[in-house]
Amino acid sequence: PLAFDLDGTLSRRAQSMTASAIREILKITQQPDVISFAGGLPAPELFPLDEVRAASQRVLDVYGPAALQYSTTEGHAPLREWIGAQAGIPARNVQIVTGSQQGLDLLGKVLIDEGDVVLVEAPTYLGALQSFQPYLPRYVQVPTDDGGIDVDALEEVLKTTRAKLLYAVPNFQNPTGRTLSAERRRRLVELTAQHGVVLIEDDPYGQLRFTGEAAPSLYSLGLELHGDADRNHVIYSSSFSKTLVPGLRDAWVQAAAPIIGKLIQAKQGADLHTPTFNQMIITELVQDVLPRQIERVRQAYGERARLMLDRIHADFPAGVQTTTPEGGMFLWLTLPEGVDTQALLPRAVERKVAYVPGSPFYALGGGENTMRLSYSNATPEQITRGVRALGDTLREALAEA
Ligand SMILES: Cc1ncc(COP(=O)(O)O)c(CN[C@@H](CCCC(=O)O)C(=O)O)c1O
Repeated sequence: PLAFDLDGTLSRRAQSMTASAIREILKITQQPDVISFAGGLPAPELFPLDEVRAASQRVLDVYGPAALQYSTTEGHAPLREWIGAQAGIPARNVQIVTGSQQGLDLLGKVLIDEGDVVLVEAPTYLGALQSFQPYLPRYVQVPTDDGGIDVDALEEVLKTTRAKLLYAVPNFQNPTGRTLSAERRRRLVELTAQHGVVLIEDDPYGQLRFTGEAAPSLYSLGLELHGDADRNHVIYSSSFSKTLVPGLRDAWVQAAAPIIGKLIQAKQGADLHTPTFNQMIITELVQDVLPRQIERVRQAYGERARLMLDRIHADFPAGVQTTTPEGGMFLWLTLPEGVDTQALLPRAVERKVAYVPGSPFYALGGGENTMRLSYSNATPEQITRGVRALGDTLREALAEA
């Protein structure tokens, strides 16, 4: 039989793909005695387990077999209606997706042609880079500072670069924890509108503010600018993963009808529809469980963030800079030049603590001396112990640098 060169059969898209650093590290952190500051996992001990159990039973009682049958690609109508009502837009501008990660993949599929310029923050969510990569974009990094996207620098970039879309995480950004000011949001929406650049606002953490004042979403500013949902150049993506539970893989996209129409066709080819049963359970929870759950999570993450920052200031060697999040799950460390956080990870894991090295969050490389810490999936006791272990690891590395 002919020896079949399987590697040779891989498409150029497939050859462009790489593994997710977060997903790969999750395997390391499965070791029970490792304290993980790596994956942006919600605190499992806060999951509304009893409410999900009761909701699941109610769904089966009310819908019977229909809860386990194929359902529409658009998504469970009552859930789309509820999301639309929250956003002040028609349900037909809302598409349910199987995790906002699928939303990013489908948006890449319907918006990006090979060679299109995709503007991303430096650093940005590596999962977005992973979703967009197979559509073979040309990434251009938008300069950022401690206030997030530098809109003056963006204006300069847009004068010389013809871009297809800009991907932004304005609230409690992944990986830095930074939040874009109201003023910069207005400029960002206006600039992208002027230059015909689609603006993707990825906002899974927007509800998880634990200090400071909320700023309007880019999507709502786009609605004001354009007058209605079908002329909005801003696409909004969010999820129930961080406010309820991630394992049911329920999320949504808000966009103008032409884009929603193509997302539906792309989703038909991807998974037909988001699991019927999961959507119905989430729909049962959004009315009364969701508001209570958001409060619980905000409270817990605010405490854990403050504790982690206190312990960093107490136990870390000098020369380490950290961001100060107002919400969400992450903070971002910048270490002295010369420290390689990728090389350092095995030594941290030996001391039973894990983090995500920063360089995979840069579309065009760099950031070797940075790392992302998540405080959401560690108890206060683990945060205290893990930060001390990480401080010892860094001190050792700096003594050698
Ligand atoms: C900005 C942003 N956009 C989309 C997602 C994906 O969330 P979904 O659960 O798919 O709704 C995420 C979730 N990212 C987490 C979770 C990844 C979990 C994992 O890969 O296991 C992280 O950065 O660690 C995100 O931060």
